[in-house]
Amino acid sequence: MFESLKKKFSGTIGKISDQVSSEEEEAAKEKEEKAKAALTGVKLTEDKAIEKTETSSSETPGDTGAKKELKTKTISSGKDQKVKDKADKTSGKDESDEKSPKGEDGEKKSRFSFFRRKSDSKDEDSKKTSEDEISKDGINSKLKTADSSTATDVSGSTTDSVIGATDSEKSTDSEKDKGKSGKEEDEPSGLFTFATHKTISEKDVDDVLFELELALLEGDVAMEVAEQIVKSVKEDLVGRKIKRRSDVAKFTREALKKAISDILVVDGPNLEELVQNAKKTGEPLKIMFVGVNGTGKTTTISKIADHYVKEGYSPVIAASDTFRAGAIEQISHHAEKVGVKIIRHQKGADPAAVAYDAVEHAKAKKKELVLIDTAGRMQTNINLMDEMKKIQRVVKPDLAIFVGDALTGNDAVEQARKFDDAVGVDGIILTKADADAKGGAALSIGHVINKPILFLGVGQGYGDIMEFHPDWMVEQVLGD
Ligand SMILES: Nc1nc2c(ncn2[C@@H]2O[C@H](COP(=O)(O)OP(=O)(O)OP(=O)(O)O)[C@@H](O)[C@H]2O)c(=O)[nH]1
Repeated sequence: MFESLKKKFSGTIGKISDQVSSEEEEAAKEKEEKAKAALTGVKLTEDKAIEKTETSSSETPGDTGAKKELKTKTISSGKDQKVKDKADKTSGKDESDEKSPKGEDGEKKSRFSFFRRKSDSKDEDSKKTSEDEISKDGINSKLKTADSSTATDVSGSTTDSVIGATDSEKSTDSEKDKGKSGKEEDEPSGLFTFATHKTISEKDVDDVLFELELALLEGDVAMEVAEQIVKSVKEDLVGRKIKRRSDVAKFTREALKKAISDILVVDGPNLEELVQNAKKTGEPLKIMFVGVNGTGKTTTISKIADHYVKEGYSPVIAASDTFRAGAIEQISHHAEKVGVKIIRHQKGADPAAVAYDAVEHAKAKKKELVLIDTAGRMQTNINLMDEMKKIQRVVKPDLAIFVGDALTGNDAVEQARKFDDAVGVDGIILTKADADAKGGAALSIGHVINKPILFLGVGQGYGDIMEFHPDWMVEQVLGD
């Protein structure tokens, strides 16, 4: 029963879990890469620091002060890397420029690649001069940071891309980065991030819920019901904080359960109470069964009669389908089988008169329940719909129950709407649910006409009927 609906929902749960996880994995990967990049930055900083130490130790204060101030920047973090990239753009130098050798010593060259000059030719000269002097004087450079706008090299030219950060800032950045990367080294990536950070976003659910909506529509779920389920699930999930992967499935399942339960729970009459009350008052409960041809009305009335006989009541059946050939014989046969009284007239008689006689019989014999069969009719057949209204006027049934065939899906929902408009339906019995894989009608019908499903027909035997409980259906389609 409802296997297809169950599949759709479990597919949705799986897809949302996958979607959230894959997004998260990507984020974790990106984070990991950033962490690696930061680590590389830290390494460069350390190299630079070593160089700085070496430089300082070989520096002669007098030489340095007199000759030049080389503005340098140690790239120590992702943040600095961004600034560096920006600086590269500004200076018009590309990576290859940076990587090209600028001096005799390879290592020195690569380290000097962090120097920036405003004018390539002028700066190259300046740098050459600087480096020459450095080698001549045995001085590497005076590693000094300064604001780029005021920094000048030895020849007096202004450097425009010296990345402004003080030594203390550099070391702080570097410390931060070390701390950050150190932390990430300690943490398991991916799942840990998932465990601490993930909040479900619209992006995580939109596509999957759109797919679900289409699948529900294909499965004969009424449009308004499909829309409401999707809306409710989305509202429930988006913004939820997720601690672990399994939470996604759990929350999605809960969200679907809530959405479906809200759809299925519809206020309506309590048959059991009404019958008990009829017993107390001696005034029979009159139920009229309506629906189109062949949905299983006759069989269903027999099942209900059998059910209440077993509960200790004495129902009476009114054979008010005087229209269809063989209908009176058919219901008489069932009545005999389940052991209840039937009131019948000949074919073509007034259905309202048959119903009236059945009610009089029930009153006279103190029977609690009158079950009125009616001819199956298309909801579009005005004459037959009017005939049904006549029964209503004459016997004033307490309840009108719509009997619909679950296998007809959306048609059953539309029929219910029309019968509700015509006579005011109080409750629904869905037949052939045993053969219904789609579940569209079961999910939609009560919500669409705002009347509850009271029973499900689940086979051809008299005992094949069950009271309908929304919780049961929710379990059917979303149980583990
Ligand atoms: N599998 C299954 N078959 C059912 C169920 N209810 C009724 N049927 C079958 O559906 C067929 C039609 O049932 P009827 O009770 O004759 O239908 P009806 O609505 O009275 O037909 P009309 O008198 O033309 O209105 C019969 O073969 C029933 O056995 C059910 O819950 N499950």
